[in-house]
Amino acid sequence: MKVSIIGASGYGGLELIRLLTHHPHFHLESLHTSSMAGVPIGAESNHLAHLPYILEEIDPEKIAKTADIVFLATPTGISKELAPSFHDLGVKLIDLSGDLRLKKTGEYEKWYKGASAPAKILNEAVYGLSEWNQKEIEKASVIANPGCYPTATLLGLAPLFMEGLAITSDIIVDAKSGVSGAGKSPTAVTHFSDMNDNFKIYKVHQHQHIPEIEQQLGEWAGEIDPVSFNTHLVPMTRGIMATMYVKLKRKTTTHELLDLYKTAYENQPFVRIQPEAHFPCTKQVYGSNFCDIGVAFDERTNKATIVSVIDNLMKGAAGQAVQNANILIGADPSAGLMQAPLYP
Ligand SMILES: NC(=O)C1=CN([C@@H]2O[C@H](COP(=O)(O)OP(=O)(O)OC[C@H]3O[C@@H](n4cnc5c(N)ncnc54)[C@H](OP(=O)(O)O)[C@@H]3O)[C@@H](O)[C@H]2O)C=CC1
Ligand SMILES: CC(=O)N[C@@H](CCC(=O)OP(=O)(O)O)C(=O)O
Repeated sequence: MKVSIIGASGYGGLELIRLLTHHPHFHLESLHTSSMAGVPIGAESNHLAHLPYILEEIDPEKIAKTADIVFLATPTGISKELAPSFHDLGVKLIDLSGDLRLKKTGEYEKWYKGASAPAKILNEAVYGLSEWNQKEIEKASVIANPGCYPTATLLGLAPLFMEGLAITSDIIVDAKSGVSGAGKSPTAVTHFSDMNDNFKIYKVHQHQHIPEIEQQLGEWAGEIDPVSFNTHLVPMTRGIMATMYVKLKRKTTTHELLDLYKTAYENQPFVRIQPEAHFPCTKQVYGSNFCDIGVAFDERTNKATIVSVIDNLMKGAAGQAVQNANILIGADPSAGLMQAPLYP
């Protein structure tokens, strides 16, 4: 299978290159840019100096002649413009942006402050939460890859929802991310001297991942109340930790909850449930496609505390995108993705 990457010079695109240049089923056919056509990828990104690729312009007709699958690692707002032409040319699409994820009328406009993608492509798009939507992904022609925070959050909450154990009001998600989650372009917020030795809350009550999380929880539970979700920037390069607090319908034990989580993910190679009284940290998934989850029942509040960690660029973006591409072609979802995390 031949694949191409649009937005190859960005953080998500670079991670896709890392995964796809030695993948057992995909041949990386071409890399595309809106601003640097003709530049070798190794000149733009020195860590890829061993690769022969030259960045090429974005010409959907030309790309469609050689690529079976196109990854859009492009900013929100750009993917919705590019997706329809590739789709019309019969290319399968995996979009890393938020453009194709929100289905309910008016939600995209409200949270992303722009016009949503055309209904035709939006209706085609399947939400690519690999572990929970595999059957739909297998048949998809367009995959809306989940956001980084929603991936950590939804994988952490799913077993409680599937079991019908969660009370669907007053859910709290307290999330933190490394700075690479903000992409390659430096800003006043991500500037080293402002970020180093610092810890920041941002987009309070306004994060664009709130409707994405509520949409999926709503699909699992029917109706849910609005979720309290806030995000923080941590002075580290990669990693997301989502700490979640959920009131339960009945008393339980940590042991019982862990059994529920282990059963829910027993056939999923990338979700690793921690032993009792162990909680994951971001470094244990660094550079990998794993999502590690720790769970405890708080007898005093009748709430479950769930801690879910991922690498934002891997399971939160490129890793899950390749997992979805594997599912799309009927391959083992873990093909080319079982590297151990980088440690220390
Ligand atoms: N970083 C993360 O952890 C995550 C990111 N995402 C999403 O993935 C997508 C990519 O993110 P990320 O790689 O971090 O972002 P970056 O900003 O690092 O890279 C985006 C790339 O898109 C290209 N681009 C910019 N403008 C245009 C345009 N008009 N047309 C085509 N290409 C353009 C740029 O490359 P060039 O100038 O060469 O065209 C740029 O390098 C985004 O939608 C983001 O929201 C999702 C989950 C996690
Ligand atoms: C640290 C940081 O800034 N992270 C970004 C995540 C961006 C992202 O994943 O965007 P979409 O999923 O909407 O495409 C943010 O919070 O907006």
